[in-house]
Amino acid sequence: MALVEVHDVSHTRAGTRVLDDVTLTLDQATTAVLAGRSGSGKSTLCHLIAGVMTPSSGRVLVAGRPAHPAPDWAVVSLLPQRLALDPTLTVAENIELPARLRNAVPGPRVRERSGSSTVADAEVPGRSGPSAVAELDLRECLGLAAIADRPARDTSLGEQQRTALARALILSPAVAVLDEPTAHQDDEHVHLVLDALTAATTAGTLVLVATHDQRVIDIADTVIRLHSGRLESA
Ligand SMILES: Nc1ncnc2c1ncn2[C@@H]1O[C@H](COP(=O)(O)OP(=O)(O)OP(=O)(O)O)[C@@H](O)[C@H]1O
Repeated sequence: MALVEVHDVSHTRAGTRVLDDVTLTLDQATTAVLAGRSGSGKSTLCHLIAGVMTPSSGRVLVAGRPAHPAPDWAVVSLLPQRLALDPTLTVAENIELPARLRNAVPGPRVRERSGSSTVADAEVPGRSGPSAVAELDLRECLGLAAIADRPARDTSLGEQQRTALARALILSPAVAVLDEPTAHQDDEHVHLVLDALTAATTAGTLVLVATHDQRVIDIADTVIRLHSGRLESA
């Protein structure tokens, strides 16, 4: 089963066509990068795949179902560029939010998913149970353990971005759509983010990253390039 299918998608914003006849398929749990200049349409395509917007024309499917309305974050999660944390909740509470919303809160230490489990044999949409990145505590992996009990509003922008990344990965989704996940990170923390992306892919998530960051492009299995809303190559 294809994890992400974008069929003949065009999208117009404020009278301007920002995506033009985009078609792509991603059918494995790999790290895929959506690259392109500022304004090329990366975030728009991320939002369409994460199901928070609908295209002006064409179809977007995730795990074989329409992407919109946005399904459970165990199917497709989103790290938006503007993060969208709840500033009043702690870092830990923000990370746990997707699990709380589906009444299944994993403990702070997560269990490894059974080795052969993939999206093809899991319940789709909605993977079975609140699994997470194999044997990783996302708080520790992303350098958030020491600030887990602090309100998100009292943390740095880089910490907030890593919190939003952990929130996107906590349910070990079939597809994680990550918009510029290294934008606010220094070199040391970029490596933590790259390790988390690799671990998520290894654990069975298709990680789709919109980025300009060559360090992310360097670890990608697939690079999709957008130029003025059109696909250059897949
Ligand atoms: N809310 C909006 N209303 C109208 N036009 C928008 C809106 N958001 C984005 N656009 C336009 O859509 C086009 C694509 O924007 P998008 O944010 O998808 O690009 P991007 O490749 O993600 O850019 P960046 O790398 O700077 O984040 C741009 O021309 C932008 O000006």
